[in-house]
Amino acid sequence: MHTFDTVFSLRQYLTQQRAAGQTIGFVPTMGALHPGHLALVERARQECDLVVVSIFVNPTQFNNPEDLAKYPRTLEQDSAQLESVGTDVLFSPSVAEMYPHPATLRLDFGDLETVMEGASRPGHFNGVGLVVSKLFHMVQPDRAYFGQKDLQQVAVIRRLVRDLSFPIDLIRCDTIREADGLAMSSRNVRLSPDERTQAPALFEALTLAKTKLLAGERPQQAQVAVATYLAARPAFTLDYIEVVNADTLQPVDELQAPGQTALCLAAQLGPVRLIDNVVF
Ligand SMILES: Nc1ncnc2c1ncn2[C@@H]1O[C@H](COP(=O)(O)OP(=O)(O)OP(=O)(O)O)[C@@H](O)[C@H]1O
Ligand SMILES: CC(C)(CO)[C@@H](O)C(=O)[O-]
Ligand code: BAL
Repeated sequence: MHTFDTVFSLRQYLTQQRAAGQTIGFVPTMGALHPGHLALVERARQECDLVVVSIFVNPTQFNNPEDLAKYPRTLEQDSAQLESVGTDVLFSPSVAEMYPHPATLRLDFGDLETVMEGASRPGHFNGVGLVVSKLFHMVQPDRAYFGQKDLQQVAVIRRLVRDLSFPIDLIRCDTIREADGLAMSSRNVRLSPDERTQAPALFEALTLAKTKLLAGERPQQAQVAVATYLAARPAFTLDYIEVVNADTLQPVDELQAPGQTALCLAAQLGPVRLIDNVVF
């Protein structure tokens, strides 16, 4: 595996590979890797000649300074894991390398950022859009891989690709879960043992609400069911539970076509804000 920490060295290497006809698959991450990330890498490995992974904890997408300061950083272990699944290139730049000048560009994702994560984390998707645009310019991949766990992020990147005409195929990959249903997330390591025991209630609540919707109940009833389920577990503070169209992320008041309804939630559990969703 080649590891680069400067844009110049990354570009130099990838230019040669592209000239030799290699297709490039790209997996952007913030590190602290787990099997959810590795599933994205493995999918890219199957579909592309060269697999590039970036690890960069992007300050411009954090609206909470403590969340940024406490974000887990485990570069050495990450590097070993990436090597073990056949990654070709690891790009792990410093903040100064990525942002030699403070970025002033503002991106507007319209409707997509007035709901859910966009509403709860002001400026978050501007930061994501900015760093992903920069990474796309640096890597120039043929395909880029994102996890369904961050469903709204997938929709934002899809719009970025469309509006800025990036010639990149976006691939949305399924959410990888722990055996008890908890969606894998780098932030899970910050849960106490007791919080970790309670954490699967999020997926349980989503599964319950999905069953209700499929049985003909209204979205509002499904939302109440999730709120009630979590209210019985005082460790959680529910931020939102929304029933939305899986592509537009806008709230809906009825079940959509198969594969087009998404139930999305965010909740605080101890020091960690967790998100999860199901699409059906
Ligand atoms: N459990 C998962 N299953 C599938 N993809 C995932 C999973 N967790 C993260 N990803 C995807 O991996 C990519 C990098 O995500 P990121 O580095 O932010 O990890 P994370 O575990 O989501 O961390 P956190 O939620 O703490 O920010 C994103 O496309 C994200 O959607
Ligand atoms: C896409 C991303 C790497 C941009 O910093 C981040 O938002 C993430 O890890 O999902
Ligand atoms: N996984 C999305 C990145 C973030 O939470 O900032």
